[in-house]
Amino acid sequence: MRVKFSKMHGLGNDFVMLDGVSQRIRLSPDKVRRIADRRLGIGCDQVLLVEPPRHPDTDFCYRIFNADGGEVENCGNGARCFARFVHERRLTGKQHLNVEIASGTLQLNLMDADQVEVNMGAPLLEPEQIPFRADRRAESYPLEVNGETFTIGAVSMGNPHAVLLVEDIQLAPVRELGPLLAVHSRFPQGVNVGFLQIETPSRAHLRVFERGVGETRACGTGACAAMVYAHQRELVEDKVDMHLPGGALTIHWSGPGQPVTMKGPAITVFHGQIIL
Ligand SMILES: N[C@H](CCC[C@H](N)C(=O)O)C(=O)O
Repeated sequence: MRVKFSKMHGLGNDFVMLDGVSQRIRLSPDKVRRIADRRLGIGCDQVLLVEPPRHPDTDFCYRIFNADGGEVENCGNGARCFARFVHERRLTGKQHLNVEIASGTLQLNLMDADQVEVNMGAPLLEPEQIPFRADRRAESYPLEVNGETFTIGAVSMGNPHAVLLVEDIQLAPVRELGPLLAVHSRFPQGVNVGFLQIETPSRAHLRVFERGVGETRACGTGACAAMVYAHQRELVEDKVDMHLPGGALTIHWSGPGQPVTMKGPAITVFHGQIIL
């Protein structure tokens, strides 16, 4: 079966976008892995699927699959590309979109040029919501890895995130610690691992070892989760420029119960067809 796709990225976090509105698409973990394979397929961090809305008050359904084939709850960089994609494919003419994801809904606002703003909803901080095994909710948690204890934040943006503060982002132990933490037993559904350096209360640097992928050039939900953790520790203001290896996102959050908003680019690289 030939399926049309668009190859897109948000700050180098790259995606294969599939239009499941105009085409009938059935994905399996094996098909996702093949699409994402950078030698046998197209190659991407995530495969993103646009589907018709399931509820009258939403415009589309947005499904996210990591390169390892697993379906997950949210993808921030992908949400910005989603907004651009549905416009380019003329699936909608609306500037403001209400999109259903596994963990709720996102509000997407297609702005000028290549900028898209996303209301990512309120972060979830109770351990059982993340999910994270802890006796009670805390600002940060001790976590033992191979006999060494680290201090982490634990935040859900619909998907789980662990955040560690580092002095120098260039020296962050992403490759050594990322894979160990991503499958830590206290995160029963796995976790995305962010390494965060605060430069000033409005400027920070972040690298993310993503669940189901590995280190990516950017992680939208990771940027939101890191900002929430730093804000709770009163290390940053309500607006932060979060610098990732692929570029910067602007994140706003004013405190518990409030939504996190994220603004950044969404780029289309090429269109094609794949045989599924
Ligand atoms: N790896 C993530 C999904 C993609 C998140 C990231 N690409 C973003 O932009 O938010 C997870 O397993 O929860």
